Amino acid sequence: ETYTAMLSVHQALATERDLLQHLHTYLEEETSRLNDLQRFYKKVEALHQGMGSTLVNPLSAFTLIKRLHSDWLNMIYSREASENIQALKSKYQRLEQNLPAFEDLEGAARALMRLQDVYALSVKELAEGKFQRVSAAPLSDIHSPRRDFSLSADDCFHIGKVAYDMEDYYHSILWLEEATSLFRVSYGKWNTEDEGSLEDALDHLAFSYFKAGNISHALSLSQEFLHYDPSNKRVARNIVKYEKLLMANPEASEDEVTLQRPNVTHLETRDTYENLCQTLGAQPVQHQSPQLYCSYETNGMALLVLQPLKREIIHQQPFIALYHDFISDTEAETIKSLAAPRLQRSVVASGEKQQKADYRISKSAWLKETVDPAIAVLDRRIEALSGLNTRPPYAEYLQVVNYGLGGHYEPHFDHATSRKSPLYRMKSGNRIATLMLYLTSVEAGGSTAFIYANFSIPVVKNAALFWWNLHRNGEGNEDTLHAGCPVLLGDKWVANKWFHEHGQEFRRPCSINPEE
Ligand SMILES: O=C(O)CCC(=O)C(=O)O
Ligand SMILES: [Fe+2]
Repeated sequence: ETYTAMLSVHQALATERDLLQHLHTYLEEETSRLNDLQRFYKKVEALHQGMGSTLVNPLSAFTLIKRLHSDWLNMIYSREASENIQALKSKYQRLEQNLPAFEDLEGAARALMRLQDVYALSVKELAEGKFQRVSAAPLSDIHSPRRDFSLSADDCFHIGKVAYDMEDYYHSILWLEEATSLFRVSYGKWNTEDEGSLEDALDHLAFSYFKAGNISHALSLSQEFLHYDPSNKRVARNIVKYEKLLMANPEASEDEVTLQRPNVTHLETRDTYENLCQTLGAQPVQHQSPQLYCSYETNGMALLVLQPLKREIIHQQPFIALYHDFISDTEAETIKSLAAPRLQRSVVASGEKQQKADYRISKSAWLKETVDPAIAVLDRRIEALSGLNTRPPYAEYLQVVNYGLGGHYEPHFDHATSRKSPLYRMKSGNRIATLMLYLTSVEAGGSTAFIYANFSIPVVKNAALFWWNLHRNGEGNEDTLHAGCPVLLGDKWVANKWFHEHGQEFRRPCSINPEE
């Protein structure tokens, strides 16, 4: 899978660099072949200048006969062209296993639709490479990338087609509208690499409108289609059908059908979640609370005396604190490079099993303490921060996560909410607390949002976020529902340390007070 981790996207770039190199070689070889053809052409052409008089020369007559007998044959039947293209094709085939599959294209297209939805981005602006909100007037830039990057008509067509094939006509309409208007501008200019055309876009767009209940749009787009391709019987039949429908129900042409975003059932908290993501971790401070402050902490630990923790209390109930500069740049790099070769598509608990899910788009790797001394050193520091036991099975190995294209983790609990959860396989109870390290910074998006606690934190490189998932009585704290917002721009890496209940009995004593 290419789209589920930025690291894999980087690897895809290397594959394309190889392809570029192969195409370059091919072009050089073909150019030299064409140059040779030119040379032959010019040579014979020059001989033809004043040929009538030179033919009396038997040498010249001989070469004419030789040319017509074999030189032309050799030129025209030269196998060089096919050898060149064959070499290019076999180099391509050797790379084929590294090429993204259709599910990658689909995943990448859905990532763009996700960014469009969560950050309320305008498709038109997005296609022009601008990240701008749809409704806020005047359009406010969420982010201006350093380099302009725009999408072609065919790019938009592909995205629309992915939505269309999923019967998601809300997105197919928006993207195919964009594709159609771009194709109209460039009509008549066909690129070999393109798959779609104005006709294809009109056809899919008309059907999308029909499915969305907008018959008059479906009709006018089909009429436009027929203008370009008058012999298409299927579209001609559709036109008759749409006309009949409109005749039977004339009001239908008046109705402006408002498009609804498809309902994703697991996102009951969608509005809050998206709002928290959109504010990019910068909510207006509602009240200056004296309980939220910054301090240096040593927790009475010798390890922290020379370098105390820089703690920022973000929230009191549930208690959530951000520890700035908890790791160094070098440590972050070490953790990433240890994880890189071990990354696998992230899974989520589903019943008694673990499986892939669209609501978590990332790859992750588990790093044991024994993998590298740096991990053991980090574990000691994590122990000093939390006062908790990090030895397995009282804590899980470090889980390193690299988000993919529009990578996210929709609202979830880190602790198990059912006794059947695979989290109990370690036989050390539920996940009592989480420590999450931000290993990179991102250019935009990717905040960590706490839905019920109603705040989000931007990605702060090298910082560690700590919170208790369980109350002291062992019950899950519902207010810890949280999410990793989609990454809008950048490469987000985090690492999770999950502590379990067992082994912490003396470090975090139980209480029967449900408030604690
Ligand atoms: O990436 C984030 O901001 C949140 C990650 C998270 O919640 C998790 O991995 O469990
Ligand atoms: Fe989480």
